[in-house]
Amino acid sequence: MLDTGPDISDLSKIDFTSGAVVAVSGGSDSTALLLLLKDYLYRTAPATKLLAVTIDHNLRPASAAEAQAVAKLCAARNISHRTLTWSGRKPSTGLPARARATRYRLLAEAAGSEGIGLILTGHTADDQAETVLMRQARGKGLAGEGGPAGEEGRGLAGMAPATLYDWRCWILRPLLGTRRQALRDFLRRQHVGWADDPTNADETFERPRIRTILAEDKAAWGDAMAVAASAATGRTALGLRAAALIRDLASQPGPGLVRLDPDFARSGDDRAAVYALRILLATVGGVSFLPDRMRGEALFDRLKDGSFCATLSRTVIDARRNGVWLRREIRGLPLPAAASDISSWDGPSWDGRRRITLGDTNSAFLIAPLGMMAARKIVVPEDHGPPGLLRAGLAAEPALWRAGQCLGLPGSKPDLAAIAVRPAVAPFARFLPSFDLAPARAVAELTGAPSIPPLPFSGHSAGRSWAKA
Ligand SMILES: Nc1ncnc2c1ncn2[C@@H]1O[C@H](COP(=O)(O)OP(=O)(O)OP(=O)(O)O)[C@@H](O)[C@H]1O
Repeated sequence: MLDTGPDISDLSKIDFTSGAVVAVSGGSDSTALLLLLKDYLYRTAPATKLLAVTIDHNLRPASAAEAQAVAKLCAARNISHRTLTWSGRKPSTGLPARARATRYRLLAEAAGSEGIGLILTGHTADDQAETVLMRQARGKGLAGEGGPAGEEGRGLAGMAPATLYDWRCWILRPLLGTRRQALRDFLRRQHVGWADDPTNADETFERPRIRTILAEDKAAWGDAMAVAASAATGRTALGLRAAALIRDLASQPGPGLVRLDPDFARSGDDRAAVYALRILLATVGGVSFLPDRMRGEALFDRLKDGSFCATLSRTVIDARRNGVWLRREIRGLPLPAAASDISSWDGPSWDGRRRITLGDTNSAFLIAPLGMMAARKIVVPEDHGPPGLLRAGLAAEPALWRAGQCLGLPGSKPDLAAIAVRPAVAPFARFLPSFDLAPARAVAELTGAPSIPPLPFSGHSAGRSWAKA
C-alpha cells in the first residue's frame, strides 16, 4: 500500500466491475491519480481492467514526449497505456473547447473499445475552486446570472463528481476533494516526476490568473468550495422539484409534441416550474443549452395570463385553454442527407433531438423532415390532442425519402425498420452532470429516450438515491 498517499476515500465507493480508463495528461494530478488507483485496485480487486489513456492534442512541440513519459511510467508499473493523437486540422477559433470535446470523445472511444464504462480524471479541489471563481467573475458581468442562491447559481456548483458523457459513459472525478499540493507531495515522496503544461503559468489566460489569486488569498479557496457545495445542493434540490413537475404535469401526446397541463403555471413552485420549462424547451428544440433564465421567467409569466403563441429555443409554445403545447419550429430543420452519412453527423444526432442508428440497410434513403404535406396524410389518434398540433409535431420528425418521395417515418413499415430513431435529451445529451440526474431522467421518461446507465457507485444501482442526496 502507498501509505504516504493522500486519503482518497472516494475510490472505495466506486464500482470498478467494468474496469476503468484513467485520463493521464502527464501532469501531477492525473499521474498521482493513476498511481493511487493502481495501488487501490492491486489491494482490493487486482483483476480489474485498468487502462491509462493519454491524448496527444498535437498542439505543443512537447506533447508527444509527455505522452511517451506517461507510457514509460505505465510500462514500469505494469499498467496498460494508450496514446491517442488528435490528428487533422485544428480550428482557428474556439480551440480549447474543441480540444476538450475531442479529448472526451477519444477517451470514451478508448473506454468503449475495451468494454469499459468508466473514465476517471484528475480534477482536484484546486481545479474546482478555480472553476467556481471563474464562473463567479463571469456571472457578475452577466445580467440576470448573479444574485442569491438558487437556480441562478447553477454554474457555481462547479464540476460534478460524476458526469455522464454522451449518455453512455461515466466520467468520475475522485480527487475533487483533494488539494493539488497533497498530490505533488505524494509524487515527490514516490520519486515520480510530472510534466508542467506551460499554458498553466501563462497569465494571459484566465485560469492561471485565478490560480495566482487563490495562492495569495488564503481564505479564497475555502470560500469558493463552500459556494460550490451550497450551489450543488441547491441545483440538485431544484432539479428534483422540476422533475416532479415534469412527471406530474407534462405528457407527450405524439412524436415531437409535449403538452403541459394548464395547472403547470399555477403549481405554486414558480422557480421549479421555470427551470422545468427551460429544460423542456431546450429538449423539444434540440438545443444543448437552456434558454436564459430571464426569458424563461418572462415566458412563464405569460403562461399565467392566457392564450398566446411564441417561439423560444427553436420551440413553438402554443398556450391554449386545454394546455400548453410545445413542438420544434419548422424553420431551420436539417437539410436532406443520405442515411449512409449519419456516422459523420454530430453524435450521430439529427437536429440535436434524435439519435439515428442505421441497421443493415441499403443506403439509398435520404433522411429529411417529414414535412406538413406528408404529415397531413397520417391518421392521428384524435383523443391524444388537436390533430393539427399532432401533425405539426410529426412534420418536424425525421423521415425516410427516396427520389423525392416520402416513404414514411423510420420503423413505421417493416421495410423501414432498419433505421432506428431514438429521442435525445438535448441539454444533457453530451454532458449530464450528476446534479441534474433527476430532471434528465424525468425528461427521458417523458420523451421515450433511452434510460440513463446506473451510476458506478456501490449502493447506487439506479442512481436515484444519488440524485436525492
Ligand atoms: N492530454 C490529456 N490526456 C489525458 N487526460 C487529460 C489530458 N488533459 C487533461 N486530461 C484529464 O483532465 C484532467 C484535468 O485537465 P487539466 O487540463 O486541468 O489537467 P493538466 O493540468 O493537464 O494535468 P493534471 O490535472 O494531471 O495536473 C486531468 O487531470 C486529466 O485526467
